[in-house]
Amino acid sequence: MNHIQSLESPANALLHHGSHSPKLLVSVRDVSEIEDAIAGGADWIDFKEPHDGPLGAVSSNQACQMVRVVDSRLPVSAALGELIDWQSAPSQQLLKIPGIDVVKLGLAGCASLRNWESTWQDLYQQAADHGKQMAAVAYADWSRAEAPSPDAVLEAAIKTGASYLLIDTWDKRSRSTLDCFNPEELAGLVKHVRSSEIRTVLAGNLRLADISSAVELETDILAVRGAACRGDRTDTINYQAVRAIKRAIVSAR
Ligand SMILES: O=C[C@H](O)COP(=O)(O)O
Repeated sequence: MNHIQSLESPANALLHHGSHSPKLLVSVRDVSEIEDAIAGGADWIDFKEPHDGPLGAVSSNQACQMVRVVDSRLPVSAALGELIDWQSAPSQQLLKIPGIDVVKLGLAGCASLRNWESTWQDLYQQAADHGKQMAAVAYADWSRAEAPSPDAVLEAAIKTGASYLLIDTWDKRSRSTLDCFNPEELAGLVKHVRSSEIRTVLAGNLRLADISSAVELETDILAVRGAACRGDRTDTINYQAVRAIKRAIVSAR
């Protein structure tokens, strides 16, 4: 276990209860969506602007308000965008906001960059300096995203000591993560992550009908945005949609 994982944090406390049922993370874009997500059964709140790509960041003003509304009831993570944009990204401000426990940054466009690993490690250090845990992001459609392969991201996550590995889709228009892998391949990846003492977060266009297959993979967290909305992922979070997903998780145990 790395030093960041060993810290007592709301995120760690949530996952230390010995249950095999994955926790439900719901991505919200502003304060107006938080109560619906929590009332529907979210175990974890994620800050993300769905209009700005798969890992679009909310503004720091929004994030401060959102942290106040969550008010330590649940662990909080925040999307910070993509590593290739990091040097000039306004989302750097989110690292300074107390109440955000975990941050995640995508690696789209990094496959051909020689130094992505060292830049990513610098970011990891910055996050750790601000008391945040880091989620490495493996894109299920990595070739389309021109991102490093999930195996390469996992290797970097192990070396760096990342606390979580999020498996997500870069292209939100079509395939789910479950469509991007063959089932054995995905199960093998999840097993490898788990054996590396990194927590797994499974996301990527997961629909209600995907939940029972997703639960079988025994990840720590299932993460959704689109399936928790009234319409598509840019629409608003809907309490009933969140509740249906939560029920599907519980009944799939
Ligand atoms: O962190 C996970 C994402 O918010 C999942 O978004 P999605 O369900 O729209 O693919």
